[in-house]
Amino acid sequence: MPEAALLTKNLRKDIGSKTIVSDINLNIHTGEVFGFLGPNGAGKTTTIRMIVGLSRITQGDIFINGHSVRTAFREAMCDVGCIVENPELYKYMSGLDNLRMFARLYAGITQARIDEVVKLVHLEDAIRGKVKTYSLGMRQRLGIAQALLHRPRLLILDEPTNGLDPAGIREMRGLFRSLAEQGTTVFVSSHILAEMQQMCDRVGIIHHGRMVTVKTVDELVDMSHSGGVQLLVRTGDNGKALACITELNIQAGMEKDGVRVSTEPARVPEIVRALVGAQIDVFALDTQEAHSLEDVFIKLTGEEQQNG
Ligand SMILES: Nc1ncnc2c1ncn2[C@@H]1O[C@H](COP(=O)(O)OP(=O)(O)OP(=O)(O)O)[C@@H](O)[C@H]1O
Repeated sequence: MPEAALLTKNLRKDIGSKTIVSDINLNIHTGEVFGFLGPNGAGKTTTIRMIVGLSRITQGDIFINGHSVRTAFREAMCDVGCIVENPELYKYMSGLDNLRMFARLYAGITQARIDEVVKLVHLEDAIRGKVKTYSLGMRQRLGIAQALLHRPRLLILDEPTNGLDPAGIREMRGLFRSLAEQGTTVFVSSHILAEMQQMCDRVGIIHHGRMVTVKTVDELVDMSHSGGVQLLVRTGDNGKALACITELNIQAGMEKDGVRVSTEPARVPEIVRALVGAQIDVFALDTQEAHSLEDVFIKLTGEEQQNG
């Protein structure tokens, strides 16, 4: 078994008499994009702050590439790049000058390395422009470039897609993929399931300060498929179609645009045959997933996810 890029063991944080997170056990594999998902207030930032040493650990430990954050903090941190909350950027300086200034914090970062990270985050065209002219997505990418300067093996990002439009999220996904392919492990938090599904290999769900589950994105998608499909059937005579479908003991209801049907995928041909047999013209059969990933999340946590 290769060494975990990030391992947390029974991690717990109390603030005053309040337990914010407890029993957090994570095992993040080298080279994967791991999503840390949970509604607002679930404890993601608290966990991340402990991982990067911004907050004291109440109980348990964290190992980064085998080094304990408690007993070997410097060794653990030298391989970590992170953005917690917003990236620290000087708006009135160019992206390049921001990187140059940040590079001085580390020994041995060359202009060639700066050029390399600029290329990695696709900011070549904008890097000489002032940061105040950058879009949110460009600022995030500059922040990531900054976090990558010292070639960390583990990149930790707290809600990097906050406020990004779909194009910005796609860019992030591409960036994480190429980093992971080059062996950088990416640990990224979000409260939006669909984003995690697009960007990650595995997702760990946290709720009320405790881990609910860790699953591959494929497993989550499979769960979302279990339980069947919903169809919207548009026909020449929707009233007749509804009667015909309910006769098959299939759950159906009338909608403005057609008949909504909930069933297992295996029964769809039977529905089509019955409608055709009853001489009802079928114009369209639109399939929708019966259970979205949001539903899976609700199933797993037993509570509605609070978005916002
Ligand atoms: N210093 C603090 N004192 C008391 N409670 C706190 C403190 N910091 C965080 N909390 C509480 O701990 C819980 C977890 O907060 P945290 O910021 O870790 O959640 P989160 O999952 O990152 O959510 P968000 O996406 O909103 O940042 C919240 O209920 C928050 O109010």
